[in-house]
Amino acid sequence: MKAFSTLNDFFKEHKLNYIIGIIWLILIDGVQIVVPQILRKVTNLLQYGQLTSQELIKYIILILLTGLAIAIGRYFWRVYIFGTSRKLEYHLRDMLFNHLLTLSTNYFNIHTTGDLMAHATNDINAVRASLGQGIVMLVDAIFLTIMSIIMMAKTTNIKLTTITLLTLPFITIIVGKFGKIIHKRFRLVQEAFSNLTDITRENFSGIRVIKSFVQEESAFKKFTQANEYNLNKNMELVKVSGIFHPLVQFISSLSFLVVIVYGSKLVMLDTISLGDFIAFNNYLGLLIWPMMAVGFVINIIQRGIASMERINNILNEKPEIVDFPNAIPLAKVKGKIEYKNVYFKYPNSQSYALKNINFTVKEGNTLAIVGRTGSGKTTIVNLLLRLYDIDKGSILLDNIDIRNIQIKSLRENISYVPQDNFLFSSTIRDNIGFAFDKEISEEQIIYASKIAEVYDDIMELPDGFDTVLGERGVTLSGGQKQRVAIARAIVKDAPILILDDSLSSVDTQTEERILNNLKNVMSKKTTIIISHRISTVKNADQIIVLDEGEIIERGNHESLLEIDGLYKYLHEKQLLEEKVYGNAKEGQYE
Ligand SMILES: Nc1ncnc2c1ncn2[C@@H]1O[C@H](COP(=O)(O)OP(=O)(O)OP(=O)(O)O)[C@@H](O)[C@H]1O
Repeated sequence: MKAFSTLNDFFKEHKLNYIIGIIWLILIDGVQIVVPQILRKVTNLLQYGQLTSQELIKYIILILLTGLAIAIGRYFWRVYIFGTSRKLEYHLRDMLFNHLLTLSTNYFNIHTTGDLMAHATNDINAVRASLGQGIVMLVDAIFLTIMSIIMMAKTTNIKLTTITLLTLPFITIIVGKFGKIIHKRFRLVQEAFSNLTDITRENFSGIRVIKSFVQEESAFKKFTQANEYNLNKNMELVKVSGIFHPLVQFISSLSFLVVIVYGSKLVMLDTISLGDFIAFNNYLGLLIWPMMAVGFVINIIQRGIASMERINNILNEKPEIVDFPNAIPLAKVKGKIEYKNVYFKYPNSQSYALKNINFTVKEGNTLAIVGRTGSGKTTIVNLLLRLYDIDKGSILLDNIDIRNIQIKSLRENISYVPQDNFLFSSTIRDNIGFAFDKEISEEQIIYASKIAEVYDDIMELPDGFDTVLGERGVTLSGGQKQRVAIARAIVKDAPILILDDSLSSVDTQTEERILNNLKNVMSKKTTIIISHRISTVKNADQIIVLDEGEIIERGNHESLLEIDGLYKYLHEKQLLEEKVYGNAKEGQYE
């Protein structure tokens, strides 16, 4: 139960709703207890021929009123208890999502999206069930049981009550045992179905690859396997729940059998009246549900606690990258960047991704980073953004160690075009204006998309800037995505601009046009350009060449060509490739 203390604030705010809901529930339990009493009266009057039409009307009205009261009461306890548990689900999901947003990049390297989705759905549902259905079952189990048993013993016969009650705990035991098995199998069904969904989604996302490799048959085989697994898991669930319900019914009917055999004997001996007998049967009917509820409630609450503990583990997870106590906010930086003896190892890695990195980029200058794949280029900018913290050395921005700058203001000062050009499934307008909470002006969007050379492409789309991207929208080409991502960074207009391999999917002519357009933008900013292509970086003020995490060459285009090193080799290789293959990138085939 301690696990739920995370929700104390919620309980404080909503306790009145729970209290009102529970009061309604107890009131309805009370009204339900009255119904057998009415039946007892009517039967007794009938048995002794004393039921006048006036009396009959009175009891009919009474039964109607109790039915109405039960219906109204059910509505209210449902709204108050289930409604509050839905609010709790909303609150918890918000809390979890908000907390996940604060966690550092590394957390998402370790935990898969599937895992996080399972916490956000299955675990939260289990917590909601325990604090919704769980509460209802607990209240019913306590009140309906106590009230029914008291009424049975007090108004009918203690001996009959005792004998009948001996069979009822079996229902609780069976529900408890089967509940566990059913839940286990239900989880397997959920897993099998989510696996089937994943396979289906992946097959349709990769339909072009499947078709071009003529792998339809093997894709179908894999799908059928997963589909069959899903069917088997469902069959296992059906079998166990198929036994469960009849078994509970069977035991309940055994209880009724006891009542019929022993109860009718008592009626014949005149120890109890026929009305008592009818009322007793009704109380027994009322008792079946709370007996089942006792079995369910233990499982539901146990599951809720286990899920809450899993959620608490995430909520207790501290972000690795946080503001240092004396970190200061920066308004607008000038843009001088300095790396001093920087060493860095990724959290799960044994070897250094960067070793002894030293460079200075003056305010308004451009630094280019080139190097083979995996040499550490992206890692350099990851560190400037403080997506990871360095192990040794220091990184300074305007002569201040970035660990002494508040992360929010550090990142606000950087316009970043990441390598994967991720775009959200919303409109192009929303994607370009992503850095701002409010909508940006049409002029700003047009200006940025023109600089990024994507304006004409967007205008050809059916809804222009309002074209929706993503699964339910338009799919942009790799080069178009890159250019929308560049426009997004231009609109942000931060003093530092980082382009991480952001022109790799555009042809060299478009690249040249973009770089030309960017000249004006870049003249007022400090820029870091990462690229495999020498054509992208040749105009930079300073170029560093990385190899296996170390700077092996530095200078400008001309001075680097004088050294017989990696830069010159890459340059010559690319010139040769261009001559041989021509310019076979996006643009020519679009
Ligand atoms: N999250 C991570 N955890 C562990 N190792 C990583 C992680 N990200 C990158 N690396 C490793 O760090 C090294 C440098 O990677 P980085 O992405 O900086 O290279 P890069 O020069 O930008 O490569 P590319 O040109 O292919 O983008 C590589 O060996 C890579 O495998």
